[in-house]
Amino acid sequence: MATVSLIGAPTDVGASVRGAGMGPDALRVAGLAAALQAQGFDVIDRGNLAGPPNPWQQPAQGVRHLPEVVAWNRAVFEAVSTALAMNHVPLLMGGDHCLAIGSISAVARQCRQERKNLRVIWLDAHTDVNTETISPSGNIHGMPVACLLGHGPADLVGWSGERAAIDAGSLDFIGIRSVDADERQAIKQMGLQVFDMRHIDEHGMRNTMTEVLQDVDEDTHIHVSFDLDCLDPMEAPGVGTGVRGGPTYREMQLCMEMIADTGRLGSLDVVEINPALDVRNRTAELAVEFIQSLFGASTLVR
Ligand SMILES: NC(=[NH2+])NCCC[C@H](N)C(=O)O
Ligand SMILES: [Mn+2]
Ligand SMILES: [Mn+2]
Repeated sequence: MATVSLIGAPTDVGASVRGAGMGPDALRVAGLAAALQAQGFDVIDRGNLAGPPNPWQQPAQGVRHLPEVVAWNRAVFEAVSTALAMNHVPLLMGGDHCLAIGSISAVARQCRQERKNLRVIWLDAHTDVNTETISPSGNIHGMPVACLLGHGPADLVGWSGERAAIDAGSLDFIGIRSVDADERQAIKQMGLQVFDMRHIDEHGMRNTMTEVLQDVDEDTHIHVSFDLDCLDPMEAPGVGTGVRGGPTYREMQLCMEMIADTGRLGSLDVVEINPALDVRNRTAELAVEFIQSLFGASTLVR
């Protein structure tokens, strides 16, 4: 059985609402390590990374807290690289979604070294493909995908060793229902594969995931970037930028189970849990259940 490395990144510097910095402890309190251990995994909790405080400033040149976002992502990049080098499965506990820049850049670099095909599955209400020139908010948690594709503030691009850590063809979005006006253009221009909520309504989660996973083979490394606001806020109220109309509990769980069936999950981000907005830690507990499914828990097979 694999070893899972839990990496806490307690920050909300990329977000519009404060509180996601408490996410790692909410996941610990919800029993994440014990849940994975019960499934037979070795779990190492690396504790929380260190980084600058949130200065809570207005955007400058289209971005908010750029130096702080760079510093946190540098720590994440190092920690994820270290875990991968030891052949562990890194599980990044955010923190807000800006942290995917460091996490996925590290994964992309490792995959290139090992000649693996990286597939990124982005579970989110949002596409997070804004840049400093088009973002309506300046919040960097709305920009990680753009940065990973090679667009965005220079300080946040090129971390994997190539300008673009990933290409459009290796990225699938699931659960999308909130896209800003200029983001829509970007999606078109870059040719991104977006399975929005309408697609899931019309085709169902099963067909959607069959399509997403069709070309996964033994050389594929799947990275899941799980923003808890992907879920309907009725299920997951503890998020800063919730949007109604998301997948149900069962739809989300089927998505996780189908990814697990490939046996190719190699790394994971769990981000945007905001305990300050949650109800009795429900969102973190929900996250733990989905993580268990993603790591292979199922009703009838042990
Ligand atoms: N990771 C997230 N929750 N992102 C929300 C982004 C919201 C909005 N599109 C923005 O760029 O400001
Ligand atoms: Mn989101
Ligand atoms: Mn997101």
